[in-house]
Amino acid sequence: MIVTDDRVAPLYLAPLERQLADAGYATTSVVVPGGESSKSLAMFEKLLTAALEAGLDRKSAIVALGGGVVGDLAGFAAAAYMRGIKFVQMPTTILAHDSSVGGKVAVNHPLAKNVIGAFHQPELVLYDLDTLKTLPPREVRAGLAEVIKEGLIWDAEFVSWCEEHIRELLSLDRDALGYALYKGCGIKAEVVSRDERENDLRAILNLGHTIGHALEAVAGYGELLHGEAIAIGMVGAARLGVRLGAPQEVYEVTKRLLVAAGLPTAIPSHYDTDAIMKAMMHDKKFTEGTMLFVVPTAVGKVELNPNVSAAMVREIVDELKREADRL
Ligand SMILES: NC(=O)c1ccc[n+]([C@@H]2O[C@H](COP(=O)([O-])OP(=O)(O)OC[C@H]3O[C@@H](n4cnc5c(N)ncnc54)[C@H](O)[C@@H]3O)[C@@H](O)[C@H]2O)c1
Ligand SMILES: O=C(O)C(=O)C[C@@H](O)[C@H](O)[C@H](O)COP(=O)(O)O
Ligand SMILES: [Zn+2]
Repeated sequence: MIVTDDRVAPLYLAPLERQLADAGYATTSVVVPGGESSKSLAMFEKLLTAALEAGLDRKSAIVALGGGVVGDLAGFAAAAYMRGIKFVQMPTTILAHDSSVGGKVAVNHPLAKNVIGAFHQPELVLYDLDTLKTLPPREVRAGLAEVIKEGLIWDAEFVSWCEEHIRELLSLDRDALGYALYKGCGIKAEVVSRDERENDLRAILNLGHTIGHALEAVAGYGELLHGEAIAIGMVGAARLGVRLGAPQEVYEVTKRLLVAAGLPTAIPSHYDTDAIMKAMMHDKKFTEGTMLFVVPTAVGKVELNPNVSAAMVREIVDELKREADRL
């Protein structure tokens, strides 16, 4: 069963269906509305109904053709249907280099992002860079936020490379994009292979997400794109890092690179600080009253810090809102 969305379907569904038919596979396709609001329990149920109606059995597979929304949603359906069937990721966004690798699949709850989900690894990730040519520019920029994140958590040299090649990346230069996605997938795979179930190390992939996920929930899913929200969150984390002793350079490099990528770096000032703080309490890194915050310590290095108080984060949120007023 191929799952895709209504913006990707007119572009890439028919050729995939044709090729699978030529290869001898019987397929059925489900098209969901594009955008974050499709990562819902209602849409999850719709996929399970379609799977039952089409007669999928334990030897069937679900193929996710699209961005992270389709990947997370279809992957969660594959994890749950008959207690788990095979699953293939065919990412069509830059951001989905991150979501297609690593096996985290989920839908959102109105109160919090990704809180209903599973770990379910794909059998295969098939990334056709040609599909990226049709991405709207805003989605290109949002996707680059997670590419930059991979560098900021793991590889200072890759951060410098991104700074030097940001124009090529924004204009979808094939060589630059191919290299960036190869590096991004490589860093993601390296981290996940060391800690698949997020007992410790994997949480570093959450740089910028504590604030970012709260912003997505408060804005209303889809208003602020995931990459945009985590760009703001990464600037917040860099500010926190400097306050905790990291060199000022960490903040400067993070902000400069995200600005160069055309991403937002401040919180819209009309967002309610109390609501952001409340949404943050649903972060999965919050256990037994302790928040593990991903804090940069140098360019290309982060730590999981258990001593970041809600009061400190609140100050950062307010600073990021004042930044928006200055822009
Ligand atoms: N599971 C994970 O590890 C993980 C990692 C990162 C992000 N995510 C999740 O991924 C989601 C964001 O993914 P996304 O940014 O890919 O968003 P998305 O799936 O909503 O895709 C972005 C938009 O681009 C359109 N689109 C997709 N491919 C296209 C193409 N080739 N040409 C033209 N339009 C195209 C889509 O229809 C959509 O409107 C969030 O829900 C986030 O939480 C998950
Ligand atoms: O794969 C991971 O682990 C990540 O943290 C990657 C993130 O980019 C991604 O947005 C992920 O879905 C967030 O994980 P969550 O557990 O906070 O929902
Ligand atoms: Zn993310």
